Amino acid sequence: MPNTEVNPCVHVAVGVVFNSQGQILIARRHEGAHQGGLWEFPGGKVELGESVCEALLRELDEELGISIHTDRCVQLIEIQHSYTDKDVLLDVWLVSEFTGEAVGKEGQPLCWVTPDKLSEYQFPKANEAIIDAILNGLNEK
Ligand SMILES: Nc1nc2c([nH]c(=O)n2[C@H]2C[C@H](O)[C@@H](COP(=O)(O)OP(=O)(O)OP(=O)(O)O)O2)c(=O)[nH]1
Ligand SMILES: [Mg+2]
Repeated sequence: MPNTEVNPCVHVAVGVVFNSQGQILIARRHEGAHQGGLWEFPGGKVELGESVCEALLRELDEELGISIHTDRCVQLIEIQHSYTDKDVLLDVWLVSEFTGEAVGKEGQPLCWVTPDKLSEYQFPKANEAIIDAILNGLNEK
C-alpha cells in the first residue's frame, strides 16, 4: 500500500550569524538529534504563539548566549524540505548585529567560518539551498 501519511511540517527559525570579520557561525548538532553529527546554522523550532523573529531571538540566546534585535534581522530565504522522517520549513534570517560572545551553551561545538569554506563542512541536505543563497547574496554585493 502506498504511504499516504503526511509528516507534520516543523517551522524552524534559523540564523546565519556574521561577525565583524565576515565569518559565519556554525554549530555541530548532537549525535542523537535529528540530522545529528552534521553542522547547522543555529536556531530551533518556532513555538506556539511566537513570531519567527521571537523564536530566533530566544533560540540564539538559549543555544549561544547572544542577544539580537529582531528588527535588525533580514530574511534570507525560506526552504521547505522533506527528510524521510520529517518535513521542515527552514525560515532563515541574516544576523549581523548581536551582543555577547557566542558559546555552545548546550555543549555543541561551534566554529566561525568564512563563507567560501562552508562547503568543507557537512550539513543537512536542506542546507544546500541556504549556502547557495548566502554565496549568491555576497556575490551580488
Ligand atoms: N537549527 C537548524 N535546524 C536545521 C538546519 N538544517 C536542518 O535541516 N535543520 C532541521 C533539523 C531539525 O529537524 C530542525 C531544527 O530542530 P532543532 O533541533 O534545531 O530544534 P530546537 O533547537 O528547538 O531543538 P529541541 O529543543 O527540539 O531539541 O530543522 C539548520 O541549519 N539549523
Ligand atoms: Mg536548535
